[in-house]
Amino acid sequence: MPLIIAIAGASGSGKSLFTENLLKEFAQEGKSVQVLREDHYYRAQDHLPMEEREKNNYDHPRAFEHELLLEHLETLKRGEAIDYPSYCYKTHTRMKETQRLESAPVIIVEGIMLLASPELQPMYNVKIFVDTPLDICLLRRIMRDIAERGRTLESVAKQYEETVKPMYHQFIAPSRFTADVIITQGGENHIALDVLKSHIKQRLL
Ligand SMILES: Nc1ncnc2c1ncn2[C@@H]1O[C@H](COP(=O)(O)OP(=O)(O)O)[C@@H](O)[C@H]1O
Ligand SMILES: O=c1ccn([C@@H]2O[C@H](COP(=O)(O)O)[C@@H](O)[C@H]2O)c(=O)[nH]1
Repeated sequence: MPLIIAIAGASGSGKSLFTENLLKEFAQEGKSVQVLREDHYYRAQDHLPMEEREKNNYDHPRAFEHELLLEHLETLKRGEAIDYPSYCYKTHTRMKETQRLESAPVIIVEGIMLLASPELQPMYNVKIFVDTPLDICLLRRIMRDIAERGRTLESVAKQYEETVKPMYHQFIAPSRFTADVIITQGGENHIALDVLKSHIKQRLL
């Protein structure tokens, strides 16, 4: 049965980079791994005007269609394929295209609310929390959101004050206590990558 690894942490903590690096480690050994991003499960908002979408709280567990994510994890665990959704941060809604994604011996799922949602917890075999100081996360987020997500400095700052920071303290920070492993130094922690790789290899034997 596939092993499901959840990687959670604040926005900008280094989850995606850590996931990419873990993926590279497995690719070098010819191991098949699939990655799911919780962000792809943000709810569709085609029915809302743009001003409404811009005001939404994207840092609350309700913003995600966790029911669909749970169904997809169960399907992958049975060894079956899913139709993986996609999401656009610039228009704040789901895209029409889905991607057929086959199951694999290792499934990595990465996102901010993964450990804060009790209904998803039983699906995970390994729970990881990337723990990075919030000031560093904010600096990274400012740079990334302006460069890649069509945002202005003012909009990033406003959203951070109104939702990102308070929701972090309400949902994400407490969820770190449910983790099996807490990773410091973000996506480039090579010792953590090595330890995790050995653990996963052992469990796959
Ligand atoms: N340890 C690190 N050192 C330097 N830059 C990092 C580190 N971890 C992540 N980054 C960079 O910070 C930004 C946000 O990281 P990312 O992995 O996308 O965060 P998340 O997925 O948690 O939102 C990216 O540009 C990434 O390359
Ligand atoms: O339409 C959207 C959807 C999400 N966000 C923000 O994205 C982050 C989560 O993504 P990371 O890759 O983990 O940073 C979350 O904090 C949301 O605020 C958005 O701004 N707009």
